[in-house]
Amino acid sequence: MNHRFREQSDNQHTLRPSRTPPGLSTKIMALIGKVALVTGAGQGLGKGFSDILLKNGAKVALLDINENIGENTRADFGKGYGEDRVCFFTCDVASVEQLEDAFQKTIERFGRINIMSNNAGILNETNWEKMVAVNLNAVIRGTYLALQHMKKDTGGEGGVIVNTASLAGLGFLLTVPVYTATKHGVVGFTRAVAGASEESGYGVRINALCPGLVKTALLDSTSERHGQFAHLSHLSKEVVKKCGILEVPVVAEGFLQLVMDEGKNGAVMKITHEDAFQKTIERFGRIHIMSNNAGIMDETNWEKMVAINLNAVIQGTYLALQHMKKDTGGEGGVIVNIASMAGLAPFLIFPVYAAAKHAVVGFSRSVADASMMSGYGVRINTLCPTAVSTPLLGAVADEKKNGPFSHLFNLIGDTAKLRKIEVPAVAEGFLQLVTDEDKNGAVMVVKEEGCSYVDFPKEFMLDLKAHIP
Ligand SMILES: NC(=O)C1=CN([C@@H]2O[C@H](COP(=O)(O)OP(=O)(O)OC[C@H]3O[C@@H](n4cnc5c(N)ncnc54)[C@H](O)[C@@H]3O)[C@@H](O)[C@H]2O)C=CC1
Ligand SMILES: CCCCC/C=C\C=C\C(=O)C/C=C\C/C=C\CCCC(=O)O
Repeated sequence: MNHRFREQSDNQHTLRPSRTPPGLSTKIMALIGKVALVTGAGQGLGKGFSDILLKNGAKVALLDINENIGENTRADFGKGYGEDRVCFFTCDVASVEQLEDAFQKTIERFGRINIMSNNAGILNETNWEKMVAVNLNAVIRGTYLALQHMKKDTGGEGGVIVNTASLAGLGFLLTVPVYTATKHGVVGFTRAVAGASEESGYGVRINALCPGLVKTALLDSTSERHGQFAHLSHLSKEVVKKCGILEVPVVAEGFLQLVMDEGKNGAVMKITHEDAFQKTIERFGRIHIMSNNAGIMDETNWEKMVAINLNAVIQGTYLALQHMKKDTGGEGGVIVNIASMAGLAPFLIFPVYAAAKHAVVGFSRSVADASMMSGYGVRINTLCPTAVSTPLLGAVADEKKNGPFSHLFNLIGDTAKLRKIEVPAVAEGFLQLVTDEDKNGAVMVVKEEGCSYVDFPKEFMLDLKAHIP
């Protein structure tokens, strides 16, 4: 799946252009031992940002107005990363005293602050004054407090601030004009204060993150919080349909980039996954074939692996269907999802990899039948190769990517001993699944002996048609 991280470069509107040439990354910030403060960290994006910071060696102070979810998240992280690396403080970011107090407690606990994520945000067009207080005023206050603690001219160590804005900070959503205003405010403030920090020699970088819609609690029952333009919510739903919904780990990867890349100051990063489809259509006019092929093998970072190997395949399939299906003007087509032999058989050192690939097989077969019965004119097939000679296999011998069953690696001993096939053999199978118009819901295995179709036992079939009157 092509998730896109794009830096917004709009220098003609920048009053004080950054001295850092856009797109030029010079140094990477090491996170081991660094201290981060994340607001709205109990769930959703804040929890995802905290998780990726902890995974990369930082210590994190979690702030949230909701004591219950904040405490639960702290307990989870404490177990996973060590109790000494994480703490939680109840804090309403809209309260000056509570925010100042949380900074103080973080310093008392960890001795310093190097990374600040002003992330807490709400969606409430009815109580819009409160939304401005949380989404904009608290981001400004959090930035100024962080600058005070980090800036080098008064003895700080320097650092980085990432403000969570939104795609709605660059474009607009008709149902949520004040939310849109707060996020435009965050983008404008971040760009200006980043330039000011640089000119002042503070040694603090400040960036903004603009994700499209993300699967979090913020999107629950939005229509109740749309205020006076609730009657236009069908238009927002159109945007949602067109944009698709991002997963938290994908946005967290973009966040991490803004934290670590020392070349980024005043950067505004958009995260969307519609771009690749849109750009392909702009370039070629249409899409007939979609291959959901991107995948990783990392049992240690298994949430990310599930996000890429499964969730993104589902998202890619749904987006491709939207563009291809005949009932809404598409020309029909074919989707080939790349699973693995590990989607059909147990794979002992990589159980989560196997789970994601099994799920790809189940999803593709189900959606293939659904597409056929809906008259979409789109075939969906699955390709299950055995081990192929590509760099992905390096994970088998990489202890860091082996997860809790790395001790079983001795059973294989040496990846060189694995029987592998070559890429062109897999490509032949792929082409068959694309071109054979009779194949829909097919699952093809590619092994040393060649290509064959899986003949699933009839007793494992759900005869849905028998239940449809
Ligand atoms: N979910 C989405 O589609 C998108 C969200 N965003 C932004 O991402 C940020 C995080 O939102 P999500 O994780 O999606 O929402 P969420 O609702 O899942 O999490 C937000 C967290 O912030 C906490 N919070 C709310 N008010 C607070 C306050 N006054 N003080 C301290 N904590 C408070 C909540 O208790 C919650 O734990 C927000 O700024 C939001 O505007 C941006 C683009 C898309
Ligand atoms: C260029 C167009 C901008 C589109 C904005 C895209 C994403 C914004 C995401 C957010 O920040 C999330 C906030 C609000 C979503 C509001 C409404 C969604 C409507 C969902 C529904 O009513 O079902």
